[in-house]
Amino acid sequence: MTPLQKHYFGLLWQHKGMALLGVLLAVITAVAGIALLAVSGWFISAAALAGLTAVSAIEFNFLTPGAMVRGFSITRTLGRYGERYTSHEATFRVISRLRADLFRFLARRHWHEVQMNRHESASRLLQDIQHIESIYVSALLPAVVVLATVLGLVLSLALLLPQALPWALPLLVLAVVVMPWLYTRQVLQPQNQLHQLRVAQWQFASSLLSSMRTLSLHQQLEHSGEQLAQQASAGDQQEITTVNRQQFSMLLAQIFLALLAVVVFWQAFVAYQQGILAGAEVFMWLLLTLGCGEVLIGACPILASLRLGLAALLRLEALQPAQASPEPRQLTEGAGLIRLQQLSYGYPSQPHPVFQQVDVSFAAPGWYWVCGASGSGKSTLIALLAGQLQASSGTVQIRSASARPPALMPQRIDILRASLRDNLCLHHDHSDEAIMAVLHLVELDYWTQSLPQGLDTWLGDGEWQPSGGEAKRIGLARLLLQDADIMLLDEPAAGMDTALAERIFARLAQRWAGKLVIANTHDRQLMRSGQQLVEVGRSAFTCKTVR
Ligand SMILES: Nc1ncnc2c1ncn2[C@@H]1O[C@H](COP(=O)(O)OP(=O)(O)OP(=O)(O)O)[C@@H](O)[C@H]1O
Repeated sequence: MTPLQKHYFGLLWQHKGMALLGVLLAVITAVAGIALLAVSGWFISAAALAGLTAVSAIEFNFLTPGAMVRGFSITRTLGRYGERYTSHEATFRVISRLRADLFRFLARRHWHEVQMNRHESASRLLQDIQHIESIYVSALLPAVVVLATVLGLVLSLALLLPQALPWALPLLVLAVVVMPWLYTRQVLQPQNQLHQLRVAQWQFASSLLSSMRTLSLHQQLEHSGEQLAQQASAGDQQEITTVNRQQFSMLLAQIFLALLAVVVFWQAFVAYQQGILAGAEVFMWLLLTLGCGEVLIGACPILASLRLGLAALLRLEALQPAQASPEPRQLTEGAGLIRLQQLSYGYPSQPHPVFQQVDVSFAAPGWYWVCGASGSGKSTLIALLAGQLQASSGTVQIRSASARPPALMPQRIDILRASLRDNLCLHHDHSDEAIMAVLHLVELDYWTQSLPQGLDTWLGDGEWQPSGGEAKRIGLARLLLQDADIMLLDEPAAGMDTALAERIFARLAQRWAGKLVIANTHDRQLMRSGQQLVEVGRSAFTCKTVR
């Protein structure tokens, strides 16, 4: 057993009281349900036989079997409620601990954000956690019930109707071992392919949605739509095939269980003819076997749940261990400073690293303009400093007076479908005066006043849509309101005309004079004398003062 599997079963063991009570009640419920059917079968046929003559009808004891039927049905109902309560309670206790432990476990693993953000990893992770959570309630608990039912049926046959055993045993093996194994293969094997197919389809659909305008400009929208439809129907086809195969295994299991009932009924009838069994007992055996069949048909999904849960635990275990990644980002209190030591970073999908063992320091107060050729790694650097990416090796040491993380203005400003006020006050509420003051600084005050409801105007898709340059200035206003000690800006002036950008950055230079500001740009006109210019390179950065 792997450590994570041990951990899961250890957790279950810690809650063994509730878990075992749930199992016990589930077994009692199943046994009472089967016994209820068997006794009712016997009772109805015995009463019918007794009713054939008036004398035997008067002599027939209705009370004892009637009481037994009532007793079993009460036990079954109480058992079912009790079992639901206890097994849900046990599941809840195990799951709440398990979730916390799993996320702690994952936090210690080496997770590239890129990997985390990929839909495939995230959706697989959630699916795995769900599979792990259902191990107890959908696999272990019903498995014990199935096992108890098989044992009970085999023992009853061995003791009371041994001649049926050679016929019943192979059918039981087929229905409870072979078919669940086949069913599980149909669930597990195509599950991976289907998952990948659906993920690819989802990624294609979302890329189609985000690039709809471009595709329609190039008259490619219809073609891409057809591709998506083809992908979707391939996925549907695969899903239908998988479900059909699963249903076929279930159908076969059901046929074997029906055959089991027929065989037991037939052998009971032979025993009746030999004078071993009374007539009504023949029907008791038929209903008893049918009742067992109802429980045993669950063996197929039970084995599938167990294997899915165990496979999910193995998959989580297989995630890269934490030692591959040293603690890359440290945040402390003190005079503003960012220091990169021996920092390396490469995107998992790229053959060459963007940075290799880079050492550089940025100290407050100071403005650092990060420059370099397109693709040299300026945005990657900002993402590493902001903690959006984690270094492959080396450290990022961050010190700020308030020990607060740096504030980031990303390259693409997302406009929320909310009021302008809510779009600006993402971190704290601010007075209208404070908001208007920062809007004045970024020259959006007149624009705001021209909006139909001023600060209460709704922005975003289908509402008032700011232009590219206005969105950038909304991003700057957000940063001004956030007022952190360290500011990180990725292409903050892109989309603004040069004169406007120069005016705004002259004001910002005064406003943020005491802070540490690191900004990417291609526009050297924004730089003011005394500020620093950092040229990024793969293994070394050069830093000089702007004159
Ligand atoms: N998510 C990603 N996955 C793989 N490679 C990436 C990813 N993001 C960026 N890259 C690659 O990393 C390198 C650095 O990219 P980055 O965006 O940091 O450059 P940049 O200097 O900001 O470029 P630009 O000035 O054009 O904005 C480029 O070669 C780019 O293709």
